[in-house]
Amino acid sequence: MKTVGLAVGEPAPGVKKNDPILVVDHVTRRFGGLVAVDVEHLEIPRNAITALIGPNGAGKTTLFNLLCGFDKPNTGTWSYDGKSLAGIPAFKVARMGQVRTFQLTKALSLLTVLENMKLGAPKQRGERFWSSFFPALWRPQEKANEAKARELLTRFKLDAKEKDFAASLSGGQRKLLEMARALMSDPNLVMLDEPMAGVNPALTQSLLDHILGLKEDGMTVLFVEHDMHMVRHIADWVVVMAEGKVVAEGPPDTVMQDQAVIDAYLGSHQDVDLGVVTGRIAGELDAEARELLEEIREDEAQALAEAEEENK
Ligand SMILES: Nc1ncnc2c1ncn2[C@@H]1O[C@H](COP(=O)(O)OP(=O)(O)OP(=O)(O)O)[C@@H](O)[C@H]1O
Repeated sequence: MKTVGLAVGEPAPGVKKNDPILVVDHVTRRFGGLVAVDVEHLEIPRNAITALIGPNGAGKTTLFNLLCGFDKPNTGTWSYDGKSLAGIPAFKVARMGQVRTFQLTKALSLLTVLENMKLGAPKQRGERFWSSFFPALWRPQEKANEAKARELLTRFKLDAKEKDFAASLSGGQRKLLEMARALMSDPNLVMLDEPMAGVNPALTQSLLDHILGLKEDGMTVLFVEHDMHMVRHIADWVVVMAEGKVVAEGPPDTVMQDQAVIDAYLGSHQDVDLGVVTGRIAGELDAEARELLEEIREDEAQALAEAEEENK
């Protein structure tokens, strides 16, 4: 079910949100002479699913890294839940309830699925110097983490694989593990890095359902994705970047009709299906895309009707 009524006023770059969880102001990041990110103002709505899209090199990953403390901007301020995040390292940002998924690196692939999960737990008492001398202090924590890991693995249908090396998982199962691991720290905001990359169609629906499930559980989701089908299908709000700037934002249906979005994609992203991206080019929308568009319109109309009913 789509969430509507997120912005105050008409959708436009930098538009205010009714209840923002992340607020970005004048954030820039340069690499030598290249301005990779130059965002004037951006608000991410709470308890909704926001997609960050844009052509290759638009600055999406760089902005993502800045927001979760993995990189430092040259200028600007940004806050999460009203608290400034400038200068706060990633592990502290995670403790504040904002986590991001990580692609399974080579090293992590050589750990078992359960070990990967345990790495996602917030405080590892056993790792603290003094408490490591007192197993009684960390064993209960270890047990609790393990129980939580198993619960999440069951939810993500990976429980039968807990002893397997992560390297043996399929692309889709890895994505599920990345998501499950992020949930070990009970986050409020989950940032997903290309959740659909390398996922075969058999697992697509399950992944989409899990992402929608995060919203149902009260979390906020922000993700970077190239798969426009997925963006249309599950995003409540879409932010479009090009050349470091936010060039458009709004509900998926509106934003993909926007001239700035069409220009951004026509400029440097020839490989995407423009019919699907813009919904404009007659004859290029395949049957599946048309069906999806219809579904989204119905979802939005229903959500709008319900919101109006509630406001009466
Ligand atoms: N560490 C770095 N050093 C130098 N240039 C960088 C670095 N990281 C990113 N860039 C440059 O910054 C620009 C933005 O890159 P970024 O990876 O954020 O784009 P993106 O929108 O995520 O692209 P893609 O969709 O291809 O992943 C690109 O021109 C890229 O080459």
